[in-house]
Amino acid sequence: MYTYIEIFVVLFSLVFLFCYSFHKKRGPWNNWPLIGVLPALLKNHHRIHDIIVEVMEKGSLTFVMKGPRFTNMKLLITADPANAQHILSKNFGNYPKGSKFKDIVEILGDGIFNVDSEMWKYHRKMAQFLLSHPQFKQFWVEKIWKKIETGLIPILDHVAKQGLEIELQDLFGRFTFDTISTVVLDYDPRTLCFDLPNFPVSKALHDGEEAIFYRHVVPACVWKFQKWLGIGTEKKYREASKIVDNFIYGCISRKREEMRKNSQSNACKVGPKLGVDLMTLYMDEIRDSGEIGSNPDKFLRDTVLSYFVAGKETTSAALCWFLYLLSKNPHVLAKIKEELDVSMAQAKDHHGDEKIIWDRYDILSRKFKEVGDKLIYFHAAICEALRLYPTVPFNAKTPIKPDTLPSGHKVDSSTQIIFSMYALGRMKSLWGEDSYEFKPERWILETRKFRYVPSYQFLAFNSGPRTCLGKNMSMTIMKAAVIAIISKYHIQPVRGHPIVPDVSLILHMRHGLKAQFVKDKGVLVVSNGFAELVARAVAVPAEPVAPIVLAVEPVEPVAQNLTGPIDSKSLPMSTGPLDNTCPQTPVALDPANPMCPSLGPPCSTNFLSRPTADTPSNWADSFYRWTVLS
Ligand code: HEM
Repeated sequence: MYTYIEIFVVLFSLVFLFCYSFHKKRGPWNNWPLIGVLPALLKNHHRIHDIIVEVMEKGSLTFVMKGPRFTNMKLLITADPANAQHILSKNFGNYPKGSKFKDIVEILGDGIFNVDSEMWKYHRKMAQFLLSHPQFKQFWVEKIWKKIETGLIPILDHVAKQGLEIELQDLFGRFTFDTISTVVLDYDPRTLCFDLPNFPVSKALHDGEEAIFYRHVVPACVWKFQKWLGIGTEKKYREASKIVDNFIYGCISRKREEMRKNSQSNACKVGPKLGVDLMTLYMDEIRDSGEIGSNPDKFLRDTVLSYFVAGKETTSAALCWFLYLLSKNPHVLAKIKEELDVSMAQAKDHHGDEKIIWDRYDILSRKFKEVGDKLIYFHAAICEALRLYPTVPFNAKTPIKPDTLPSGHKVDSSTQIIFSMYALGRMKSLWGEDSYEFKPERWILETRKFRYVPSYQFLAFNSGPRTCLGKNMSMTIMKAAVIAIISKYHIQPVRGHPIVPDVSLILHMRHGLKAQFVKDKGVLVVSNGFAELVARAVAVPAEPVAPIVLAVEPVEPVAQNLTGPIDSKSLPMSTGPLDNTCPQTPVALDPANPMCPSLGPPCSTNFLSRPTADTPSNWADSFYRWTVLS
């Protein structure tokens, strides 16, 4: 906590100085910058991302703030796709990471994130080759599913059974940490288990991230002095580096030992059909390479650490935001489930596997490769979440030579250019008047194909030659985890728990995401007087003998309409005396009633309940959860 206060004080002192000497004739804060902006900033410091959005919506997609005269500093904040394309692609050579960046993220050594020129080209070529290596792909797909089955699901089952609240940001952090560690190092630290143990490396990575953010926002002389004194975040940074080093060098020597034993026993370490972790592939590849310097272990350490930093927090934060958005948008959740059901049915037909009734989770865990790519709406929903909550919210660049941006702004080596990916994803001028709404439909063409949006407009995975290399892997991790979760549970965020984006390198939720999980049998969405019962494809009895009793309770009001065409196969369904004033009252549904076909197998269709004379008027815009009681 102390660190955050420290960061904010420094950040806002800087902003104060910027505003103080802000040029009066430019930018959105022309008048009275000191009193006009500072009070608002101080009052809303926790909303810095949204403030940038607001400023840009009122002015233009780029604005400049000048530092005090003696500093010669210039900060250019932009969410202009033309600027992004120019800097990240067209004039890429003029915008390297540079030595200042390397100093700031020194914990990463000479990994792919830090280096430029020939060293970066070497890293990039190698990473592209190895990340798409078929044996590595086989390895990581299997490991992801294994972690879900043996780590995530048992914990969620337990939480659901006991009716406990759980903090999802922490849980997903553990999930991605174990997963990335396993696929990169072939070592599972098992932080995702029932007693949720503290793992020093996880904390060290978090401290490192915090210190890097701190170094980004204070003048170099300040953090360098702190480093010299060994205090504050710098002290934590130094300790974090040591912990991370011990961990990774330990994994490297373990792997070397394993490979040595394998070669002695003539065992083939990368068997023709076996999957293999990334570090083994790297070790194999760099054995005879002269391009990695004299210390191959240092090269390996910097390389694998970069994968941790690249993949762990980004993916877990994205998962968190996505599930949060789904819990707030049950109609989107319903459509994703429907799409899964269709893919499931197709996969079943394809295999003629009629005797077995798979549920979504079963079939997708076994046939993910076949159906994964067909899930266009699901993919669109994840992109939509990353548009609104890009987990890397900022990117900073400085030109080597003076340049003029497409927006007309002149920049030189004293200009710090900041892309706000957060603002870029929300600009009405780019995404339309409904830019703040979570609408996966905007990513889908009328032909039902995925709509192409240039990467310099959707910057979540960066753009140009330094585009993220882990997009495919992170998408698979997210899809697999989400399928497993939504197929089995209904997620209910804890009421009143504040959800605010944090101001840090990664767009975490400042207070995490507290939620409860209920074993999901279906979701009843009531909107504008129509109730949509989204039945899950569970193995229901073929001949139901007794009435099934549903407990219906309001989950949370949602203000939205059911959009899109109503499924022509939908049938009216009698819901019985649903009592909205006494929501806990169980509702009896009679399976013998032909109006209630959802109880026959396999119930994977959506059913509609049209309002009757008895329908309470306040049904509209409510969202009900139902669970099968008997
Ligand atoms: C939702 C998840 C992810 C997001 C939003 C994301 C986003 C990004 C962004 C914005 C960059 C550019 C960073 C910069 O230039 O400073 C980047 C680079 C990179 N990402 Fe990802 N990433 C994700 C997951 C992953 C995963 C799982 C991996 C692999 C394990 C990965 C590997 C990389 C690598 C190697 C680079 C460096 C590319 C280069 O500099 O040439 N990412 N990512």
